[in-house]
Amino acid sequence: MTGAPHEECTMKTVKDYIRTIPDFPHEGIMFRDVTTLFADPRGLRLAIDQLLHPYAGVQVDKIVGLEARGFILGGAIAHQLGKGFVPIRKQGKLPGKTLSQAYTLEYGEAVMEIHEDAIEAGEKVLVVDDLLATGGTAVAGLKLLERLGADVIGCAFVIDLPDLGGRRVLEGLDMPVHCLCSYEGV
Ligand SMILES: O=P(O)(O)OC[C@H]1O[C@H](OP(=O)(O)OP(=O)(O)O)[C@H](O)[C@@H]1O
Ligand SMILES: Nc1ncnc2[nH]cnc12
Repeated sequence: MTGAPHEECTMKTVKDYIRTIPDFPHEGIMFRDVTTLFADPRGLRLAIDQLLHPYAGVQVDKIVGLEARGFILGGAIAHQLGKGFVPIRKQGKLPGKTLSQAYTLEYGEAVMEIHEDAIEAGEKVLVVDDLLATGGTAVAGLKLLERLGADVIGCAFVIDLPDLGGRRVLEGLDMPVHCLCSYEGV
């Protein structure tokens, strides 16, 4: 490589496909927007391949996706592994009998729900979402899965915001965490 413009490296990373929108949904929040990653076929494939990488050869029975962007990633991963997909949704969206769990996140409070018959005790599940910030969403999901007796083998995210501490919280629960990229600051 001589550094000449025509020799520019074209290998993009997952992070290269993510855009940042300042002050969304509130002033001071740097919103890490994965719609640009999902919209690009190479970006989407790269993200799915990299999310799956640590789980090659590992037994997984179901993929659990956290609303909303975890549904897109989790659905693609479940399809790739030939496994079923289970959604954890915001309150009031699931039609069957549910378990509920309240939680706080970077910019608010909410309640997550899962169908009580979605997972059998002892099933091995992988939890997927686009982004780990405070960890409130993921911990709420883990509490729901624990109540169902699921065996959670790990949590996979595209983005980690380390300054918000979610990774430390999950690792403090002895939960293996896999993230593809991170953004310092908030
Ligand atoms: O680690 P936390 O502090 O809990 O934050 C992470 C969560 O926040 C975002 O979702 P959001 O709650 O904005 O909901 P949406 O995906 O339905 O828009 C993101 O997709 C994660 O699910
Ligand atoms: N900064 C952020 N960007 C995108 N989604 C988020 N969820 C919580 N914090 C977020």
